Amino acid sequence: MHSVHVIRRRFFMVESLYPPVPRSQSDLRHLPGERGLPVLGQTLSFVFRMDEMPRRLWERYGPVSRGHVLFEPVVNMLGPDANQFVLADRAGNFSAYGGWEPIIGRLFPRGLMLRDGEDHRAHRRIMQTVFRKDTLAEDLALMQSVIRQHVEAWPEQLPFYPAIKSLTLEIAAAIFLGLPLGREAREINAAFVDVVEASMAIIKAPLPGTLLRRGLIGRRRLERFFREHLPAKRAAETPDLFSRLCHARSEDGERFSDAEVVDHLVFVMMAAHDTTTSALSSMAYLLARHPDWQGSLYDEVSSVPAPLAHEDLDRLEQTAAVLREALRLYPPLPAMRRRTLRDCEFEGFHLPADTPINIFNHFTHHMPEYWDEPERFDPTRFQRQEHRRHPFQFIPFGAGAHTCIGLHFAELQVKAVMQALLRQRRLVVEPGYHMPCQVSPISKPRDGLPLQLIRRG
Ligand code: HEM
Repeated sequence: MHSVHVIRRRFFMVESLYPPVPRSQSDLRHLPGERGLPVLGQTLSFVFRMDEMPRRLWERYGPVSRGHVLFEPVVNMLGPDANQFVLADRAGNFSAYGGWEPIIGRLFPRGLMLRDGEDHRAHRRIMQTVFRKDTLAEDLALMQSVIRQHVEAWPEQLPFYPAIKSLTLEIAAAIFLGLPLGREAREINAAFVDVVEASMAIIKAPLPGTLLRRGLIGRRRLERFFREHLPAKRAAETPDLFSRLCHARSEDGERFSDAEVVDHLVFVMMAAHDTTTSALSSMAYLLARHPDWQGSLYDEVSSVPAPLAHEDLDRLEQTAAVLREALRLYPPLPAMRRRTLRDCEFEGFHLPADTPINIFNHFTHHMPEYWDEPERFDPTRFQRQEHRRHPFQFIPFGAGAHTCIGLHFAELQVKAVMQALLRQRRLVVEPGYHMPCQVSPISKPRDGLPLQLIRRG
């Protein structure tokens, strides 16, 4: 007979399996590299110059170098071979939990990305039920009614980023929570902003006035919101993720606890709307800068009936190519983290157990070694299969066991927004405008992206 505790551990792998990650004591002196500034190490470049820092390391030290980021010794691993070694992880050398926990563990505890092994697979299986193709087809109609209301109400001039962020948050709420956000929308949006910004907080103590403190207050606001709706979701089954998490049962009949449901929702809602907001903003910017491409996409989205039907999605090929090029140039998640579970070796470099590892997809997406004129906007490179020179040179959605669970949902949403937007409006930026980009933790325009959305006659 299993005790309840053992059953819960087998299926849900409760918290006790996740002790706090100790600060790494790895000795990395045998690796090339630099510690950086006293105390801070490379933290400032990691937080503020993720677009430049990896290139400098690559030129000075090659694909593997030691460093010191956010008060820990780390190994920075660069290039597609390193991406493959770490993300495909055929030998089971790496922990996602150990990598992400020191950065976002207090803000997104027990989110899917912070789980490993069988525990991760079990939770992922349950979540995947809402990302099946037939479920996504049902989502499309609901999504488009939310999109229509927002796009029609937008003025002809606006900061695009906040407008698209409140749209994607509302879509995520309608689909994953089965709830309208109503009057609470602004507050919930602000709470998510604070939680995400806090993930790159340099001061890791929640002192008054710090980013981390604001983030933790935001997290508590989100928890309160989800907990208020829990009883109703437990009482009735609906097709959304919130309800599915409330009613999912293990083989042994165990359910997720309230805390587990809330932890998953906070993470998925952030992962779903912040990343898609980033992708849609960079895409809108690139289309405004390249009216020829905007014209081609206008023709394409006008050639399929609106509202968009699931079977027409694959016809939007040029829209998909522009999305890919936007994700290449401005990957919403510019870097990923892991931690070595055991000693291992990459290209002759010894990586000791318990070492935090950074890999940089932003860097790989801009490598002239793999891309022709990498800084140039050219969606045709995907038609020429340029992204296939190495299987791990283009990884906006990650790869391996933690590959983004929402990648099809993201594409669906981008196509639906682009169809509604481009059919009604022409996107224009001031002559000579270049979007100032904050690369990490999630790529976004620093100035909110001022756009003109001129109504088509
Ligand atoms: C353009 C949009 C998106 C991008 C670029 C993106 C990017 C990523 C990346 C790079 C990872 C892997 C992180 C790692 O391996 O450490 C990831 C994981 C994840 N994403 Fe996304 N994402 C997007 C949209 C979404 C959406 C729409 C959802 C939800 C509906 C979502 C939910 C998740 C979840 C739950 C994980 C963790 C998966 C796991 O650990 O098994 N993402 N995403």
